[in-house]
Amino acid sequence: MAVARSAVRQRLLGLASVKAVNTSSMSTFPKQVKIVEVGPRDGLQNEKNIVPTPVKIRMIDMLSEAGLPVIEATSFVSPKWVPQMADHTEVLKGIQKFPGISYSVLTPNLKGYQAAVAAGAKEVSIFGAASELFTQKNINCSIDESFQRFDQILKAARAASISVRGYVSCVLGCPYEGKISPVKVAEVSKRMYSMGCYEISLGDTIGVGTPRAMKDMLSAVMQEVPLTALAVHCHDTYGQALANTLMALQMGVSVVDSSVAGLGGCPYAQGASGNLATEDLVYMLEGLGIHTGVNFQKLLEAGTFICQALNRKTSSKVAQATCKL
Ligand SMILES: CC(C)(COP(=O)([O-])OP(=O)([O-])OC[C@H]1O[C@@H](n2cnc3c(N)ncnc32)[C@H](O)[C@@H]1OP(=O)([O-])[O-])[C@@H](O)C(=O)NCCC(=O)NCCSC(=O)C[C@@](C)(O)CC(=O)[O-]
Repeated sequence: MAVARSAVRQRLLGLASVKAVNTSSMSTFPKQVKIVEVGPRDGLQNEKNIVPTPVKIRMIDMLSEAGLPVIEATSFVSPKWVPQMADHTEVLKGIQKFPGISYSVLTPNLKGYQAAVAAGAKEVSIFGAASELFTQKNINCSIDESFQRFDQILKAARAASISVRGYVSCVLGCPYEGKISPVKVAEVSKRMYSMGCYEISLGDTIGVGTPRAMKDMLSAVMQEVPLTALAVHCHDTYGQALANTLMALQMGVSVVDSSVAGLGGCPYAQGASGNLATEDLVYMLEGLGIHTGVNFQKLLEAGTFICQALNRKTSSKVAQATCKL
């Protein structure tokens, strides 16, 4: 009996010490996290069948009702390259614009930027990569050439008071080059930030990273770009997206990209699967006591809506558990 009691005590002591470790590491978490919802763009750009424009508009309106502060609505890329986004103008003009919500769009070049602004965009995102080969495959130019295009966009945007966000893809691995050095990621991120992007989103495009790799990469990037200007964008190909995001949060990152129902993938990145599901992210953040401002029930409804429209199962574990989809 005494032995059993002592074993229980040992376990309790063990639990107490685990709790102590958790509490100290939690103290580094940001109090509030801004979620950038990329489902309507990253989630739908990869769909085989063209998603009807009214479905995209309803999806975005439902995400707005859920209170996501930034919703990436579409991309002004070449319709020959990404036919799914060919209705960008109709989508951007058709959605309800909720006060306080930013409806950002991707723009690869000046042509896309000008079309986006003509359609009413107030925020655009440029997208580059820390990999030469991926840059070629995705936007048909070298990293240096991509920066010449970005420079044109940044100059025009500055004159028109349009906010510009920057994406760096392949930060934890490239489908064509393999391992990518954190130093290279830091260099490209610094270049984008220095040219005027207010935020740099670091994309694990093919979802190969682990928390250790995330830590190493972020440590390098944080030397060059202020922490407050960094976001993470994790795909879940190897089931690491939530763990990698948690590592980034522990390191003080307070902006996270995610996609409702875990939709996502890049047509020019072999092996890229869905993003971190917004439902799973919100569930974890709320559990950590971190404020998101998102209405969880309405978020679940948006996920259910788009999954039914696409006739697919949600990739969100939380939605699977709560909605029985
Ligand atoms: C960048 C280009 C356009 C270069 O493509 P290009 O073929 O080299 O372009 P070009 O300048 O030689 O022009 C060729 C034709 O495209 C037209 N064109 C040229 N630009 C535009 C435009 N903006 N909008 C509409 N049309 C355009 C242009 O007018 C011309 O038309 P044509 O005379 O043959 O009829 C092309 O490579 C492209 O559109 N790529 C986009 C690829 C893409 O969207 N990938 C997915 C997004 S990135 C991603 O998912 C990763 C991310 C962001 O989520 C983060 C992560 O996970 O890591």
